[in-house]
Amino acid sequence: MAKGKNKTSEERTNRTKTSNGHKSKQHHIRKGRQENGSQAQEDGEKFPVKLAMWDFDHCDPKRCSGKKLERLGLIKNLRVGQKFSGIIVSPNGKGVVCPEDREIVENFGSAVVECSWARLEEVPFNKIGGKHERLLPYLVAANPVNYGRPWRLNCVEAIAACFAIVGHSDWAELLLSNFSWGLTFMKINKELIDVYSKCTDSDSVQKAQEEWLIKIENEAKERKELALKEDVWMMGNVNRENIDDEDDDEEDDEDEDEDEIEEEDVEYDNLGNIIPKKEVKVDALGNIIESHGESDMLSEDSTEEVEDESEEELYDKLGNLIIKS
Ligand SMILES: C[S@@+](CC[C@H](N)C(=O)[O-])C[C@H]1O[C@@H](n2cnc3c(N)ncnc32)[C@H](O)[C@@H]1O
Repeated sequence: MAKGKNKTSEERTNRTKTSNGHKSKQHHIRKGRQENGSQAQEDGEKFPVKLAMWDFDHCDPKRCSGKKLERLGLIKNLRVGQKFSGIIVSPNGKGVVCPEDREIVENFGSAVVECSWARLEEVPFNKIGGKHERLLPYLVAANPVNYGRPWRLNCVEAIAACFAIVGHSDWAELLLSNFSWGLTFMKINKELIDVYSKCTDSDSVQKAQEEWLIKIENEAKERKELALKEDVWMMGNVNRENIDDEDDDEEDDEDEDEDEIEEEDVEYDNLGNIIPKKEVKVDALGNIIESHGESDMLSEDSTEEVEDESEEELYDKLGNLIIKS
């Protein structure tokens, strides 16, 4: 089948151009098939306020949240050179989005710059934007590409964050509900969004952000200290085990010593008294050269015994042993 023949006339006429002037990559994906069942289509209504983007076509269309909003017919593409009157959530912003921006958002909507974080220097920021360019305060991404990373939100998260801060969490949720992970963004940032939405101007949001950052830094420190203590506690047990081991070793040694005494150095007399064995040294030929026998090692009591024994042996004048009868 020839290229494009399988497209409906509606699909063909729906082609849009990106800010680069190229045809949007989204047209490689058939419209309708992907978005069936999305809330916007089911409701059959446009978004309560205007949404717009400058799309530099840097991103993979399958992962790009801006492109998806475009496929859903929720966001309008802007050309380079075209300005926007609402709140522009942009890396080029000066102040941060704040509750005082509410009126501008309600009257003129919100826009983003659909580009790659890695290619920001390629974006002609001087030729896009408008009077109300804003940064976002600290918030954490929930999208699959940058999940858990602060500040690096994707386009739909950025617009939703803007809505939520100005007090339109309803719009934020409505927009995010088109993405499977979308409402997670609101959940993980709920506490912070509540804080920001109670502020007034840009400075007060920035101050709230600083306080939050200090708070989470302190909490992280506490967690670290606690983890360290737990580790020490665990190691304490390990040390205890070592000490026990050492004790055991000592006990083992003692056991060995006892064994040595029992098996090697000690003999027992008839009454069960310990008699250390004779220590015998031999020369290279195996001749006995030194003997620390009972006389050296035995107690005084034992020596007396030996003396007693020698008293019993009697010799005549010629030195012959006299055998007792
Ligand atoms: C760099 S693009 C990345 C888009 C991504 N490819 C997607 O799928 O949506 C995200 C845009 O969201 C807005 N944005 C996100 N986080 C922001 C922040 N912390 N401050 C200002 N603008 C932000 C900006 O317009 C930014 O250009």
